[in-house]
Amino acid sequence: SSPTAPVGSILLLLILLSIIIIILSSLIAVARKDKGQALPPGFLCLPLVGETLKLVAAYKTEDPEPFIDERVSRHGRVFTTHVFGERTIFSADPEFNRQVLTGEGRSFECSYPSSISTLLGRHSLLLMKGPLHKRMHSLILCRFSSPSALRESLLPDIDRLIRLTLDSWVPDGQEAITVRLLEQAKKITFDLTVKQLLSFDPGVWTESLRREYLLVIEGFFSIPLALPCFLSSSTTYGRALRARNKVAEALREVLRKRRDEKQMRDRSDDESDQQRQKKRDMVEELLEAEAGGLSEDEMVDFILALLVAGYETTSTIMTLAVKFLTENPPALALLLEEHDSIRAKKLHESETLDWTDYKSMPFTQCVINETLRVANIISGVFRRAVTDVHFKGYTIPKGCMVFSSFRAVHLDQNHYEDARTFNPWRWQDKDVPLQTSAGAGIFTPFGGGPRLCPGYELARVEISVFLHHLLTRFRWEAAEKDRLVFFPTTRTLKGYPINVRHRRPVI
Ligand code: HEM
Repeated sequence: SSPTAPVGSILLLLILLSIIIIILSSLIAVARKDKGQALPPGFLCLPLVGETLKLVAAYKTEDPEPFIDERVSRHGRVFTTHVFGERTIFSADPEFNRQVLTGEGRSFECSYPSSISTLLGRHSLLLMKGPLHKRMHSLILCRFSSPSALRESLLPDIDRLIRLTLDSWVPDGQEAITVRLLEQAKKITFDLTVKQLLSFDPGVWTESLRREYLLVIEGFFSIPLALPCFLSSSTTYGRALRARNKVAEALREVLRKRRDEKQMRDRSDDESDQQRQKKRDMVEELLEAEAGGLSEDEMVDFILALLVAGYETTSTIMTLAVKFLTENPPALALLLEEHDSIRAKKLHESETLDWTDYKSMPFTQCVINETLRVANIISGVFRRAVTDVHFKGYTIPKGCMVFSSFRAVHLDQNHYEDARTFNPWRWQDKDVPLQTSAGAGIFTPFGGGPRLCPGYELARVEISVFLHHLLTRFRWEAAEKDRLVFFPTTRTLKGYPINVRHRRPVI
């Protein structure tokens, strides 16, 4: 045998020994740090990898629940694990989740991986803190989830833009076509958000902005390597950073142009200004806030993150609602009845939906709740403890990462009967606190506390209007088998391709 073989084995042994020593010393360090503080029970394992690989493997399947079920039955609903390079307290407990959400800013702070925070920008609402966060959060809440804003300015555009996309689906003379529903839903939600924020209708500009956005979003789940410029375009993160800069520049240009227009208007004392006040978009609101000290960088980050926040979330729920309905014919039939009766009251096909119509869709709300419950794209939120936090005899030390899992609570048999089955009827005759931080905290698809999703009602309206036009105009069936996965986000692998055909001729 070769004389280098024993040398190789000794080297390998030495490397293995060093790894074991590093791991042991880290474990001892962790144990020392925790001495005197009773952490929730759980798994203290390899500090580098921890349970990340197991978690990722579970969430890449259609049924990730056993990962959590096993740990909950072994350790209880609040347990310690080690994921994504850090010791993390995992909570499947509604009471603890509520404590985390409502303790924002006092005992907990939101925390995102550096790839996400760099790409969103440090002034985005998701990373803002303190009084500025409070002010900007209520600005969005007021613009996007108040009944008056939705009724008067948002709903008509939502109705029009959703029709515009659906109109392009089955061209004249063609019986049926195949569309990837997730892709179409994403186009719809992006166009809607651009309209709501910047007042632009869909066109070449919005489409090229969307292409850059896709690159930014891909970068969220990549490794943020700082490479030299000439190498950076070869990595997902580098491409995302470049796309982010392009989007920021495009938004900066819009802001400058609108600022100039505003100044001209202010000088000319235009009579129609009152009219314009009624139809103010987000840019106009921000330009007002600029006078109060908001910088251009803050405005750019703010708009950039808003475009991300409502895009993937709403389009995924639209797609999954259709998937679950397709797999549940009785629910589909009941929903169709609800929407046909709304359409029957209209004089012609092109008549838009109004607020009264939206308010007469009770079963639609059941379908949306149930879709959010069984497959929300936001399966939970990461937070960092900013003080020592006590819960049921345990101490979560300052600085420790916490993951409040909404999904684990939503799929817990103790809170919902037959919890793992899609059953929209379970919501009938239930007075669900829709913004959901209230109550027992067992239904929190939009989070809660100071960071409650400010687009929660806008999202519901968009999904309802989309379902209305899809159901009343088309018939469809799944074009191929598609699989749901939950990592890195909740989605179907193929974007849910469906064969669609007109239900009746459009008048
Ligand atoms: C079905 C659709 C949606 C779901 C499930 C959803 C869910 C959520 C959740 C769970 C949070 C809380 C995150 C946290 O606590 O860290 C959140 C925050 C947020 N959402 Fe939504 N969202 C949806 C649609 C929208 C829409 C349409 C908008 C557009 C305005 C929006 C804008 C935001 C913003 C700006 C935040 C950050 C709030 C803050 O940090 O103060 N979301 N969303």
